[in-house]
Amino acid sequence: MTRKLRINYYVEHDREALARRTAQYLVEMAAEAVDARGQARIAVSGGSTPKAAFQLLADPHQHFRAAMPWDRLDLYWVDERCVGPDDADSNYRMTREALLSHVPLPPDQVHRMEGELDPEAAAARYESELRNSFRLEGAESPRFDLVSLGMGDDGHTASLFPYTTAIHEMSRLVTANHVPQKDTWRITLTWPVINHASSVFFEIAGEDKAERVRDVFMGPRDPERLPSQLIWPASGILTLFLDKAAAALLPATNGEGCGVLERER
Ligand SMILES: O=C(O)[C@H](O)[C@@H](O)[C@H](O)[C@H](O)COP(=O)(O)O
Repeated sequence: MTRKLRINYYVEHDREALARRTAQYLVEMAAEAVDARGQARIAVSGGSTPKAAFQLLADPHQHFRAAMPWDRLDLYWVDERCVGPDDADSNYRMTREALLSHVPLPPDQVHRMEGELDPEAAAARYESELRNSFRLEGAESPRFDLVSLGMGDDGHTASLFPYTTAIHEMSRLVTANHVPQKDTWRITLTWPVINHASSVFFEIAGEDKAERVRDVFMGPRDPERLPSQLIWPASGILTLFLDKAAAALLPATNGEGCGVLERER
């Protein structure tokens, strides 16, 4: 991990603008990866925040859909709930309904986490999927071109929840995680895999998260309590896209604009 981390944050005045900014970034980073390497491998999060950006990507009346290099995109998930693909809680289902059912992304380029399996089996299967699709050898880690993250109001990201075992998993690529706070099991990429990505960004919406955003990105390090602090990309750069969730960040941006935070380990 680099000693210094530069956090570039961009504040949008509402959720629609935040979704547009996120959709634009997904398209730009995918196109950049395809230009550079002929392929874009992106891992997306679930929850509710990403849905609006996915819908913009799928909207034939928007420019995003035509600009995305679907034929060269491989889509992965950062995490999944341990439910089936048609379950209302499934991140895959949310993505299928908001995006996949409306765009020409070839099915064999959609790498779903099999939440319907036993948690350990699902984690092992996804680890194999990563090893095969990235053609990894030995102890190699997959390098995603882009990882998109959200953050819960408890400071979790992916399915790395406070005081859970997945926080300490550093050797596996994918792990099952029991989340007592929600009395559920999750499958998640481990934080070293996320940090190995070429680019990592958070999309965080809602003024109710503003204090937690400040705690995570400006407060003292306490990754057990604030697992989003585990995200420290090897590139030394982290991007945040926020709406009013930025309200407690300094330097203040007066509701729009951008700022920079420097963190040191
Ligand atoms: O499976 C999930 O729920 C996500 O991957 C999770 O990490 C999400 O990003 C945060 O919980 C924020 O969720 P919201 O976007 O719903 O606030």
